[in-house]
Amino acid sequence: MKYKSFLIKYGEIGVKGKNRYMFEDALMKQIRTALKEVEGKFNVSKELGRIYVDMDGDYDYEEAIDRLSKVFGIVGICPMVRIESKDYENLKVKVVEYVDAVYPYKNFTFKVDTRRADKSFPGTSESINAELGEVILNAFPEMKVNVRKPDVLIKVEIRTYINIYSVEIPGPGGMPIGTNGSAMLLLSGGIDSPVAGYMIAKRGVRVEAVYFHAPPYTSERAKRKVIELAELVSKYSGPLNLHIINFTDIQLAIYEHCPHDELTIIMRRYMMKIAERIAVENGDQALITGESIGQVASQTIQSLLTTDAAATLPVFRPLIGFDKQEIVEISEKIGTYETSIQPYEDCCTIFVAKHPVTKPVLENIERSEEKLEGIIDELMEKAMETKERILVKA
Ligand SMILES: Nc1ncnc2c1ncn2[C@@H]1O[C@H](COP(=O)(O)OP(=O)(O)OP(=O)(O)O)[C@@H](O)[C@H]1O
Repeated sequence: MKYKSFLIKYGEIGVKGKNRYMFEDALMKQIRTALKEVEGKFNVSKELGRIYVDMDGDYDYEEAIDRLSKVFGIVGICPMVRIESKDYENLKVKVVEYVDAVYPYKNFTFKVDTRRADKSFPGTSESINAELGEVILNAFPEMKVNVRKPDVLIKVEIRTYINIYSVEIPGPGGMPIGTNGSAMLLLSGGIDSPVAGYMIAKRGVRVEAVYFHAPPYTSERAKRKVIELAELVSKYSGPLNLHIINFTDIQLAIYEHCPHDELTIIMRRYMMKIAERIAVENGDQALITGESIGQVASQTIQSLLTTDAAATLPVFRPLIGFDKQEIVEISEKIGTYETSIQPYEDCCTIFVAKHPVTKPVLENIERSEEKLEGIIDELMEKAMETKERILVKA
């Protein structure tokens, strides 16, 4: 059966009271953006406590569901039939037609669950449940009622119009993008940072990303991989700006002037500083990284504190308490894993010491960085000038 409408269910948390309309409007905007990429004509509208998507003519069902199931804020997508007439006899006919069209095999148990929001409609919810149940049983005697644990719950909502639905396809949950500010993701080609970006975007934060490459030490294909990862994240976050910075000269300077066991941490601190500059230019309120405690030498608590000290914006690390396996599971779920494990070089892994410091002390690191005085400001300026911005969308 080709549905002409979807009922969109959204989470209740944080949407009570005065903020509700803002949440709903932001969600409708994200739904419209997501459906722009789908073949067909869609109309998104709302009614108290409900958002609908109506299709005008033919459309790509699979693609529409796939796009909607990635819109943060949606908890369920219910393909539904809408009846404009409030005639009770007509409703009985339509309910039977609905069951017949949606369920070719009838050997299952069911229950009708009516919500009578329009109190002018005759009867009570219970009496309508009983009558519609009977009509369905008469039409399809092989079906059985089970009020406690039905295989299928047939929902009938009597509002401005009547909605009939029984299937709920899960959405990703979270909050609509744009309801919680914006942040800058430090996106590498690894497994973790795309997952970190996804998790913060899920809270309604608009993300943009920055990638540091080091040509000729890192290749065009490594860069292509990061663009691909940004595209995959944008399936959820919506279109995002990816900034690409040439970091080679800064890395070479650090390599030449600073102790080699501190290379990674000093490099990371300069990445933070540049990421923060771009973030501030664009009005972002935080940075995001894919770090988790103890994963590698540069992610011990001391290292994370030393990295933090390079930035004044707060650094969000949504994976901080996650095991690698847990991160891998999310990356598989959101579809970034296969791309992340492609074996291309990252600038951090090229200039790496055999025995990096695991417990850096901020004063020592700052003292080492003094060796860059006189050259680093200019190198940072030059790096900023290499900035390439790509608008990425899936
Ligand atoms: N080349 C880069 N460009 C932008 N951000 C980077 C880059 N390299 C590292 N980062 C940021 O620093 C974090 C820590 O990097 P590191 O290489 O130590 O960790 P990782 O656990 O391998 O992370 P990932 O899997 O995201 O690469 C990354 O999660 C990312 O946010």
